[in-house]
Amino acid sequence: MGRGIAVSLSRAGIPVIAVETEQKRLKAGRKAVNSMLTRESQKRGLAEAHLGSISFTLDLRKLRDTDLVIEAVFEDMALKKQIFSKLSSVCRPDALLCTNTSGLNIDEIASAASRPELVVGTHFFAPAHVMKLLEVVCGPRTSPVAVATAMQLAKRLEKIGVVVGNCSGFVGNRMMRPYTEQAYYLLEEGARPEEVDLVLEEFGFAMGIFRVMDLSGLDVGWRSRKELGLTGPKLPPGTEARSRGGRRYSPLPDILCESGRLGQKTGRGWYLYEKERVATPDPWLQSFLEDYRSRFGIQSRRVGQDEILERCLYSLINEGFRILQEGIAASPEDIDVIYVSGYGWPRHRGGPMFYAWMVGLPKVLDKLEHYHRTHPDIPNLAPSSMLRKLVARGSPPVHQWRALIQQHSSQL
Ligand SMILES: CCCCCCCCCCCCCC(=O)CC(=O)SCCNC(=O)CCNC(=O)[C@H](O)C(C)(C)COP(=O)(O)OP(=O)(O)OC[C@H]1O[C@@H](n2cnc3c(N)ncnc32)[C@H](O)[C@@H]1OP(=O)(O)O
Ligand SMILES: NC(=O)C1=CN([C@@H]2O[C@H](COP(=O)(O)OP(=O)(O)OC[C@H]3O[C@@H](n4cnc5c(N)ncnc54)[C@H](O)[C@@H]3O)[C@@H](O)[C@H]2O)C=CC1
Repeated sequence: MGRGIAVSLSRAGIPVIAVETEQKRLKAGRKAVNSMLTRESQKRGLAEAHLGSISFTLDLRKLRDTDLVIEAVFEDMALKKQIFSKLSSVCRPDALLCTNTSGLNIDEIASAASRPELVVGTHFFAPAHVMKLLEVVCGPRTSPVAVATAMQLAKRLEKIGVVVGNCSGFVGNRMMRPYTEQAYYLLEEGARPEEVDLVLEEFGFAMGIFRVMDLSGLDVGWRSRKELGLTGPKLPPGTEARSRGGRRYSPLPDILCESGRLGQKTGRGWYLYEKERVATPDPWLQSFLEDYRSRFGIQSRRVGQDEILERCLYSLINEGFRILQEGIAASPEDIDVIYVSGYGWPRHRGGPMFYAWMVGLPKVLDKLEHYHRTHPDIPNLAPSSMLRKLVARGSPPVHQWRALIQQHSSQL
């Protein structure tokens, strides 16, 4: 992510100091950034003089005079806190300290900084030099000045900034979690990654969910699940493979990561990448899934296209209603902007919350009830109380939901 972020800043004429830990990574980073910038100037006709300079270093102390730092190290809380503590001693006291976490607690990261009010989440989307969204994550101690500066940065980068509250995954990735989980369960039950992706791409997504995960890197979600104790060393010994706290769990992505399949970056993930970025179905994965199903006694079945679409989309939408209820997003329109500009959601379908209204909220409710009855061990499928409330009030149009939401407490 750091590379794409550096390119976005440079394109806006902002000088950048890129910091890495080892020479090899620094060299690879420099090469990747330079080739992105070359393509950029060819495509947009940008003269080099209009690009902000980028210098590369292994020395964090070079950041001492910067106005703003964007941290983009691995998704690991202990590491992020270590970096924020170091930044506090190196940087100017008024420097804005941003974190590009995918979903870690901003307030806990801020606790390691000497001025937590100047810590703000700036969540970019992959590929960071292309995707238009910037989620600006506001922790309980983040100051209005820090939020306003991050929003101003979004503008300067020609991105769309959306302010969101602090919870695991914020808005976008929190809704992605039930969506990706349904996709794993569909594989367990008999579907193939390319079948799921085809349905989502025919719906209009720029990329199906398995291609998106391969693009982002499967290790991001893996690190997050390890942080949450769902897998890895924090998992209590004797935990059932396919259950966590009585809820259904799929270890499929963990197994892929453990075997080094991290997506595009390792040449294999849910797909095989023999030619850079070209995803081809992998026969290995097909036989791995067959073995997996027989190991756990799962009867494979033909999963229909409607079921794939409904389980993936309605679980994502259902989480959107919970987010509104908790005041993590300011409005349904904000959620829609996040999905259209950050996750390749088809623009002509208006975003997930608008789409839910178009489909008909009673239908979404009915389908969620049906799937929850069929899968009672997946609590995410239980319809949210906000959805029930909207249906009970006659499914008002999206712009009227705000009035109902304001009765709840907002984090923003
Ligand atoms: C606590 C968190 C819990 C999370 C649980 C859920 C886990 C889910 C996993 C998510 C992990 C976390 C990631 C995250 O935080 C948030 C994300 O970033 S999710 C990813 C969001 N991104 C998308 O959904 C991308 C959707 N796709 C698109 O919008 C388009 O397909 C794309 C823009 C990629 C390509 O557009 P297209 O017109 O087809 O291509 P072009 O050929 O014109 O290319 C434009 C530009 O993009 C570069 N590019 C294209 N494909 C790729 C690729 N596969 N990988 C990298 N880059 C790609 C291409 O090179 C061009 O760049 P230039 O430099 O301009 O040449
Ligand atoms: N991959 C994605 O699609 C997205 C990732 N993010 C977030 O961005 C962050 C980085 O993720 P990725 O780019 O996928 O990881 P990555 O593994 O590609 O890159 C992480 C980089 O951080 C460097 N690093 C590690 N420790 C460091 C230190 N002490 N000082 C300087 N550099 C250090 C590593 O050398 C590596 O180059 C994570 O927090 C992730 O959640 C956010 C949005 C999207």
